[in-house]
Amino acid sequence: MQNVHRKNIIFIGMPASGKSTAGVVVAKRLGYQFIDTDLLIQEQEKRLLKEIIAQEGNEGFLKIENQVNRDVQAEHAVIAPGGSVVYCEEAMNHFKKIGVVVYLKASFETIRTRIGNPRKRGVVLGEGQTLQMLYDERTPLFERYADITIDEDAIGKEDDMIDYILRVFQDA
Ligand SMILES: Nc1ncnc2c1ncn2[C@@H]1O[C@H](COP(=O)(O)OP(=O)(O)O)[C@@H](O)[C@H]1O
Ligand SMILES: O=C(O)C1=C[C@@H](OP(=O)(O)O)[C@@H](O)[C@H](O)C1
Ligand SMILES: [Mg+2]
Repeated sequence: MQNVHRKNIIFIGMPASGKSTAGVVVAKRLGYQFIDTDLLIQEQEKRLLKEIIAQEGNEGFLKIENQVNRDVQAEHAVIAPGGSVVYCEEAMNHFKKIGVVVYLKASFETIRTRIGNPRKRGVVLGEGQTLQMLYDERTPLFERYADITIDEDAIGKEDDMIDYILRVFQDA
């Protein structure tokens, strides 16, 4: 794999796919910085994500999400954006430039079980849109931007997934 050692690792995937929890452990084990861009959004806006979504609507939130992710400057960082970042074209083009994009792919059943009620979690859902519809809408976007895909259901436990990701990057 090219240039992995000076680049960043960016996780994409559905909410609850493990971008934030796996990301922080992978960063620690590689000696990289960890950036959860959802926290940068909250810091900039001085509001919680769910408040931004409620007050600005989905389009308003995505505009902020695009701006914050597009402006991330990092080297040797693991970056965990929110799941909806794949709708943000400028942000995704930026990530493709500054790093290797890793898609944490999990089946719909796995995501549904982990999320429970998506309306409670502050997911960017359209009116009348179900989690299944959202999953089907986003899957081709995740696939389009992914440099590497990690199939969580084939790997199993979270610890095994982290070991698997580390092997991919340590062998690169
Ligand atoms: N491979 C996995 N197996 C089981 N649980 C997982 C796995 N990956 C993540 N989880 C769990 O899913 C939940 C959501 O993870 P989180 O890191 O917040 O996802 P994201 O940032 O992608 O929304 C956490 O409770 C985490 O422990
Ligand atoms: O996928 C989404 O619509 C969202 C996912 C969240 O992040 P995680 O993917 O880290 O849960 C957060 O950015 C926001 O609530 C919207
Ligand atoms: Mg997260």
